Amino acid sequence: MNEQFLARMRELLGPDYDAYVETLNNPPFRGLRANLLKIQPDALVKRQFASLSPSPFAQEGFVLTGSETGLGNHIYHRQGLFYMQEPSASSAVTILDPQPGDWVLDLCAAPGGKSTQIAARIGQSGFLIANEIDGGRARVLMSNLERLGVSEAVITHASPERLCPQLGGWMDKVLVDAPCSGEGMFKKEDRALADWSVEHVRACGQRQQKILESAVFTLKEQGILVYSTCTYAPEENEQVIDQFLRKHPEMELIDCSVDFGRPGLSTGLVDGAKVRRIFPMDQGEGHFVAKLRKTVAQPAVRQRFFKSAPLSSIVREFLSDQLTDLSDLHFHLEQDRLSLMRHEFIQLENIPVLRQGVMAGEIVKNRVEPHHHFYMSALLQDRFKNTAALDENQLAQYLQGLPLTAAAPRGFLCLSYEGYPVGFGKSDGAVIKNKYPKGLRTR
Ligand SMILES: C[S@@+](CC[C@H](N)C(=O)[O-])C[C@H]1O[C@@H](n2cnc3c(N)ncnc32)[C@H](O)[C@@H]1O
Repeated sequence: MNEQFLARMRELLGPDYDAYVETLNNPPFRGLRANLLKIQPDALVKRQFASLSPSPFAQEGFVLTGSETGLGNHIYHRQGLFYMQEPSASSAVTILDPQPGDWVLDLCAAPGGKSTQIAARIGQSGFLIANEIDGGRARVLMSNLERLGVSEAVITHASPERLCPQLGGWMDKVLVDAPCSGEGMFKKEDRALADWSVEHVRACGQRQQKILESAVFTLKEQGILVYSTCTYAPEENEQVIDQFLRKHPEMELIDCSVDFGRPGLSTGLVDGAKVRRIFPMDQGEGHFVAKLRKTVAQPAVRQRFFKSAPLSSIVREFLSDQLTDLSDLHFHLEQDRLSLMRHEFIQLENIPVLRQGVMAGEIVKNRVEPHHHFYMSALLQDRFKNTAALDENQLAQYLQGLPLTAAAPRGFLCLSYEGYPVGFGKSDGAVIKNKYPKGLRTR
């Protein structure tokens, strides 16, 4: 372990330093979160697929108490029933407290641990803008939102400086889960430890200030901003909030109002009792969370929405063949790609959008070729007309990409296992052609 880092921790923790050093010999805390869009926590536990105990950091979270490995390949994971997440990482969204109907911006969103948690809390009446600056990570974010069946979201790939001016005054809640020096990730990520230096900590602090500067404009009056990191350095935590409050008297620091973790440091304008710190002695690898509220009016910038796309007879036929109800849906067509969701599609200027709503399918040569997201979406999961339930053997074949021999109605079918969709296939009446995405198949 880096000696300079340890010296700083000794200064930060005082009498708790020895307890911290002892935790360095323990394996990292592991956890998962039930995806409330698809399943309730008690129903997930009843499936007895892992040793779980309730997490102190989120009502839908669990700490993994056993040594199970490979849960990322478990069928319930593939079905989007849970998301693997270090327990303390769920604390920021608990403090953000998104409610059904909220508009929420997650400005640093990949790989999507917190975005998927927000999406489940706001449900299908709320709307999520999940932004990630890094292209490769943005694609991982997209695949996680797809797996968890999120529909009411737009996934953008832009810098905060470019995106935020277009969202002025629109947001009920904003999460800045900032890129940081990752001192709470040392056990999991060798790179975080290798990259660590005091200079890096300071550079992270400056970048974090800049991100907050962009984020604040997007909040409505009374809107809530949550700032979080997975590092312990005061330069990236309380000091960032102190600097921010000095520049933004319209923002007030409010109490996190949770009973997990411990208070932070009081410094400058920051009352340490209001912010939250989590150390490994508090049952999580490490997080810092601060909660702020905007106290002035913020006129909303004009927002444009796409008109719901008129549907061709081919598309209409496909949709009414597949779904029992379309009445509450908006549709959007872009380059023969059909998307749908309950919200109107937002029109952002010069912002790359990886996905908005559910990717329903692509129009190819006068027919619709459906997309995996269509069958994974929580919004549609109870609306499919043509379905087939797979048994364990069929499931194993399906995950390998093999065709299934089974009598089923002709055409596209939603395939489920133990009551939850896993993907789709195309039946000719006797054989179901496998449409499980190649990148997800088992070998
Ligand atoms: C701590 S991670 C986010 C984790 C995510 N919220 C989750 O729960 O899965 C921080 C993210 O910020 C992104 N990032 C890096 N530099 C950035 C910048 N200047 N502005 C915004 N985001 C940035 C990183 O690519 C990274 O994905």
